[in-house]
Amino acid sequence: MATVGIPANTSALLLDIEGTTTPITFVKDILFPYIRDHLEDYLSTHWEEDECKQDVHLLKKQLEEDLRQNRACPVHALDQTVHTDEEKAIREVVENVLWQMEADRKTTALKQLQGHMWRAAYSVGRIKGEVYQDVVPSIRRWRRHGLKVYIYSSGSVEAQKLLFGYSVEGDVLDLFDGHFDTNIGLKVEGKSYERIAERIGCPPEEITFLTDVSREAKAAEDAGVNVVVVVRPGNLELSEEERGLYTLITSFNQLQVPV
Ligand SMILES: CSCCC(=O)C(=O)COP(=O)(O)O
Ligand SMILES: [Mg+2]
Repeated sequence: MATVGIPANTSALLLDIEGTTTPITFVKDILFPYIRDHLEDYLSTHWEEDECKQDVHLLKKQLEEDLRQNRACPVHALDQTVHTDEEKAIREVVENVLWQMEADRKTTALKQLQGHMWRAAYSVGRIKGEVYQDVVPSIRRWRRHGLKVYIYSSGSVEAQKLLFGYSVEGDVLDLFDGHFDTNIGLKVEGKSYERIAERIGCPPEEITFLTDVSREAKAAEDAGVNVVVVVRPGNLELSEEERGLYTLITSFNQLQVPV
């Protein structure tokens, strides 16, 4: 296994989740189906609660934005004679959420609702957050060498904390110095990485970002952040050109701390 040096000026590592710390299959085959299977029930049960009202409000604002941008949102053709207003409103939210999930959108509105729904599943042990075997020991090693470690995922900060707080390795939230989600901006936009650097309190050049997605890698590089692309089983195949552009690893074990 070839080792790769973490750039010498790195003081903070920024980690993606899906495809980097965690198999894509965990998200696609466990987390997302849980939402699809429980969405309508969840909304019916929690509809009158403040948290759910805020989630629905955010989804509606996102829908308004999507309509302004002429995105192809679902068209509602419900028979109002057999539905109460509440049932109709819930059906519309369900349709919108399923449409967003089908398109694998990373809107804050969608991710916030998903995070709230997963909380129940994690807390009763129905779901455990998967992390690749090399992740926890490598992060502990990096931290022993004084590196800070942060998460940046499209999943909400709450969803991130659930995944690592109820993981297959137990509660490993102590591994991280902080969490970022789409509230700081999209992962495919350079500005997001500039904002993260500002929040962490170090220049972008001192951050090394680990991700599986080349569009995210490019955005981070545009902001001056170092990038290592993580190749895990089941990740989206990189093109020949992309493979040539970035430092690639298949395991965190390969990343050596600068001496
Ligand atoms: C934080 S767990 C949920 C994963 C998720 O919803 C997602 O969109 C993953 O995105 P990532 O930025 O981690 O690739
Ligand atoms: Mg990813």
